[in-house]
Amino acid sequence: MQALEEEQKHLDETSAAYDLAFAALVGRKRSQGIDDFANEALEQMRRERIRVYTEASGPLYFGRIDQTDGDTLYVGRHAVWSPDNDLLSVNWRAPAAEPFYAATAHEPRGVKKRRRLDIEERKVVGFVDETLTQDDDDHLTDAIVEDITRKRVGEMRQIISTITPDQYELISREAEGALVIQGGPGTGKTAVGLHRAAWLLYTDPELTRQGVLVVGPNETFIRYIEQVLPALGEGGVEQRPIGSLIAQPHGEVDETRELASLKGSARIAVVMERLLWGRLSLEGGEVPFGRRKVVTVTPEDLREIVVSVRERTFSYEAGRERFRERLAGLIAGRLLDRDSLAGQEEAISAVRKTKEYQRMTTKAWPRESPEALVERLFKNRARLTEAAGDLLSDDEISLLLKASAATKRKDMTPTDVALLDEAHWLIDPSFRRFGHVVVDEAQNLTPMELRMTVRRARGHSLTILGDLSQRTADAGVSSWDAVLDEAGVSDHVVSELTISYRVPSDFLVLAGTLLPEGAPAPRGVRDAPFPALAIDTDDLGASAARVAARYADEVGSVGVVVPHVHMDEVRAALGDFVDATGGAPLGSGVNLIDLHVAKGLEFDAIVVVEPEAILHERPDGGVGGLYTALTRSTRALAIVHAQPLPEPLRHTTVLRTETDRNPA
Ligand SMILES: Nc1ncnc2c1ncn2[C@@H]1O[C@H](COP(=O)(O)OP(=O)(O)OP(=O)(O)O)[C@@H](O)[C@H]1O
Repeated sequence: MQALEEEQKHLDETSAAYDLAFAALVGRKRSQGIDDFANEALEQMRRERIRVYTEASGPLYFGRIDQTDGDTLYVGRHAVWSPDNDLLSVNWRAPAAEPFYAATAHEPRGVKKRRRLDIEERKVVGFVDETLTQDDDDHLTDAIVEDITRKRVGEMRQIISTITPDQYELISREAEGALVIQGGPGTGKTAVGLHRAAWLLYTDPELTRQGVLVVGPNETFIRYIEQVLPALGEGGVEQRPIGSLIAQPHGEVDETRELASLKGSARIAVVMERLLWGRLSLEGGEVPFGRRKVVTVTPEDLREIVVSVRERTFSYEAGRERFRERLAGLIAGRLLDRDSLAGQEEAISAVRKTKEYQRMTTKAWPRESPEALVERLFKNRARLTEAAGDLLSDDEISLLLKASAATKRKDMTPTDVALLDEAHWLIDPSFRRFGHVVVDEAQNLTPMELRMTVRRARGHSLTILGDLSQRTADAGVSSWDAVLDEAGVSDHVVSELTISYRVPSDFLVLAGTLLPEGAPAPRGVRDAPFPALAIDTDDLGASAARVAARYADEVGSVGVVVPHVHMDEVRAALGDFVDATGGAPLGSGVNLIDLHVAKGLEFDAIVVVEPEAILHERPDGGVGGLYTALTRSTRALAIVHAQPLPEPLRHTTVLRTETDRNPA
C-alpha cells in the first residue's frame, strides 16, 4: 500500500514538472537567436518539441529500475526534469534506459529490481516487481500475454513497456547496412521494425532530415500499422504500400505466372541497364563554324567524355546533361585555340547553337524516358537478343515479345510498377532516397520489388522483416542470402525471433503441420482459450457467417479469410461486416479479407474458409498463404470446409471437428 502511495507521489511530481515544461514551451515567445536563420532554426526546434509532447500518447512512464548502487530510474516516453534538475524519468530510447529492457536474471547489468507500472490517466493502478538476483517467474511474458489478449480493434499498438531483451537488441542495433529479421508469425517483427524506426530517429538526428520510409504489402496493412509511430511521437515517417512507391496506380490485371516471374526476376534489371546504355552511339563528326572553321570530334573524344561522366554521375539524365556540357566545352576549347578573341563562355554558347553539335549530342547520348525504356523490354527481337542473349532464353525473349508494355497507368500490374521504378532509378536524377528503409512482409516480394526498396535506402541502411515459411505461392524469395544478393545487397546480417506472442501454441502446432521439414517455425507461450475448430459443411457461406457472428459476440474482432473462388458466396452470407478486400479500414467486428490482404494482420478470432482452395489459389495462396491465414488469431480459430481438409491438417489432435451438413 505504502509502495503504491509512493509511486503515486512520484507520478504526481513528474506530471507537474511535465506540465510546467510543456506550458513554458507553448507559451514562450518566438525564440531570439543571433539572426533570422538562427531564429527560424530555434522556432523549428520548438515546434518539433511541441509536436512530440502532444502526439506521443499514453502514460508518461511505465517502468522503473532499482540499481545495485542505490539509484532508481523511471523509464517513459519523455525525459522529465524537476525544477531542481532532478531526472524524474528518462526517454525509453536513452542509453540510460537500456538495462530496463536488456537486464536478465542471467545478466542483471547492475539492476536489482525491475518494476512494471500500470498507470491509467495519471493514476498508478498497480505494479509488478521482478527481482533479478534470483530465478523469478517470467513476468514479462505474462505482461505481453495480458496485453495481447486484450481485445484488438483493428489497429496495431506500440509495445514500449514490454519489449523483450531479444527484441530490444534488434531495435537498438546500429543502422549500418542491411539487417534481416526472420521470424515466424506473431514474433513481433512488425513491432520491432516500427520501434526500430523510432529508435533510429531518436539516436540519429540527421535521420529526421534524410527521412525514414516504411514499406508494407498493401493499403490495409499500412492502415493497420500507421498509428504506431505517431503514438511514439514520430510523425514524419513515410509509410507506403510496395505497389505505390512511385505513386503509380495499377490494376490487378491478370498475367501468366511465367510472365510475372520473368518480369520479377533480377536478370531483368541487368537487361534494362544494358538496353539503356546501349542507346549511346559514339561516332564523332565535324562541327563547322562559319565558312572556314571546322572542329573535328573523334569517337575517342566522345568515349573519353562518356567514361569520365559516368564515373561521376549515376543517372542517365544527369549524365546526359553533363555530357552535353563537356562536349560543348571540348569543342569550344578547340575553337578558341585557333581564334582566341572570344571568351570561353561566348564560344560555348556559339557551339550550343550549331546544328551539328545538337545533332551529335542527340545521336551520341539520346534523351530517354522511363516509360520508353520499359517499352524496349517488349520490342525488337534482334535488339533484345543482343542485349540479353546470355541472360534470357529464346523462349523467355518470345514471352516478352508476346506481352506488351503497359503504356497506361491503369493497365499496370505490380510487376510493371517494379519495372517502371527500375527505369526511373536508372534515368531520373531526382530519385528520392531515405536515410533508413524498413521493409515488412519481405518474403513475398520479387527480387525486382525488393530492389525498389533497396535503392531507396542510402548506404543500404535497411531493416528487412519477413518469414520464409509465410512465402505465398508465387513469391520470389527463397533464401535471404540469395534474394539480397540479387537485389544488390552483398552485406547483410540475418537475425531470428523465435517466440510467437500472438499465436497460441496449439494453433502453431496446427499450422506447423503444413510446413516442410526444417522450415523455420516459432514457439508459442500459451494455449488458446478456445479450441481450434474444423467445421465440415455443405454451405460454406452460412457456416462461416454463423461462426463469425458467434466469435464477434464471444471473442472480439474476427477476420474471415476467403479464397477468391468462394468470395461471392461468403460475402453474400455474412451479416454485419467490413469488406476489407477492397482496402477499407479494419473494424472491431467481422472483417472479410482475402489472402492478399491477410498478410501481417491480427484478430482476436479467425475463420479460414476452404483450406483446399487456398492451397490452389494464386498468387497469394499455396502452403505459405494457408499457413499465414491460420496464424492471424490471438484466441480463436475455426476452419470451415466443404472439401476434405488438406492431408496434413487431418491428423492433428489439436483440431476439434464438427459437422454442419444438412442430413438430407
Ligand atoms: N514485446 C511485446 N510486447 C507486447 N506485445 C508484443 C510484443 N512483441 C510482439 N507483440 C505483439 O504481438 C503481436 C504480433 O506482433 P507482430 O505483428 O509484430 O508480429 P509479426 O512477427 O510481424 O507477425 P506476422 O509474421 O504475422 O506479420 C502484435 O499484437 C504485437 O503487438
